[in-house]
Amino acid sequence: MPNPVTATHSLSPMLPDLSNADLRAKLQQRLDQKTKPVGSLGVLEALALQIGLILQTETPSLQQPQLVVFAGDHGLAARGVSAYPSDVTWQMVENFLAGGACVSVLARQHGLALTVADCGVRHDFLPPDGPAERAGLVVCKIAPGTADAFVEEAMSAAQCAQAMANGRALVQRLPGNVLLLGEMGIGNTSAASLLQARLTGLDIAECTGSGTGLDAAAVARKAQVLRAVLLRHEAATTPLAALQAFGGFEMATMLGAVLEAAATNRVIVVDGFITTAVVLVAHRLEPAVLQRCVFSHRSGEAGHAALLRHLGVSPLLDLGLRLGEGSAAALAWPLLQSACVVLREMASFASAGVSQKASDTH
Ligand SMILES: O=C(O)c1ccc[n+]([C@@H]2O[C@H](COP(=O)([O-])O)[C@@H](O)[C@H]2O)c1
Ligand SMILES: Cc1cc2nc[nH]c2cc1C
Repeated sequence: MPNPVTATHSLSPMLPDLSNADLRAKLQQRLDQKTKPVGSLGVLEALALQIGLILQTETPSLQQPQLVVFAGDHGLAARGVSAYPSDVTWQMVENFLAGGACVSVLARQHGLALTVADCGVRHDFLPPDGPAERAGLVVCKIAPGTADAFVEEAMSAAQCAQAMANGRALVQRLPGNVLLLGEMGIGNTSAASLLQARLTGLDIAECTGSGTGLDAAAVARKAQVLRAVLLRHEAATTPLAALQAFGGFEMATMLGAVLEAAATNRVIVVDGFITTAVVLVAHRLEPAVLQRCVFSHRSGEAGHAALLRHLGVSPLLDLGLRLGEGSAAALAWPLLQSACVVLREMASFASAGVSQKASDTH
């Protein structure tokens, strides 16, 4: 029987490389001709160039931005690896839907459409006696929480494949050309740390942090638990085997969404530690995914800085946030808009009649 995970995703990368030298040169020239000293908009210029390449135009415009919070529970959470109980996952989903969470208010502030995907929360958001659907909620639940990775694989190959397919289908239904990533899942910093350690070779102690707020002693115990989990799944060395062994349903669904967003030339705005761990898996499957990703921030979660370094990427913000749920992606959003507006609307030296740098006119 074919392995359902590998069967739904070709292991040979399919995504075209974005290094279109001609468009890159045109974008760079356009930026250099704007009425400003060359390079003076720093990182914003690099961002404008990247978005132009992703959207394949010299005048990029971001349309109908979609922030999706992928939610799921983790069996490993029963091992005391989080400062909060698993019930917080469903309670926060209700908070997202009610509009009171941080990501809800930031999405509202910035005009981002917010969708919560129940990928595997231990709660029924659509009970049989209630409404058949709820605004802002997509139910693509694989199971009520993953299995405990301390004793078995977090998910089966079939569950992992189904979650990835759900993520792809979800993005196919979304309008617009930008996907902003968010997640919610008590215990999911453990899953992200395990993926980081296994796929980068870093020691688990360097990948383990306080998550929702463990103290130093509890972080040390968390690292011990995670070390045992790594040993238990010593054979899980490929990206998808590692995801199956350690990941959450929200992470597998997000992986499918990221691959689909990349395949449909959308800009992907990455949030914090957990979303970056998913991008690490996506990058291993399709290296060119990375060119489509904008990294919103460096999370305060231990491990994130090393993970970003491993991927060779620089985030836009460094505000000491460690909330997740898409909060940093939402905060970075106006920078992406500004990068586009600079490319589209700023006058050039010629159009505004401003003199160029002396050396450029000789
Ligand atoms: O994204 C981050 O950088 C981040 C860092 C620390 C915590 N979180 C959030 O906190 C939850 C996971 O933390 P924990 O301690 O339960 O593993 C999950 O809901 C994440 O959204 C997120
Ligand atoms: C309250 C709370 C809110 C969150 N949002 C994302 N992860 C979270 C974890 C907790 C504990």
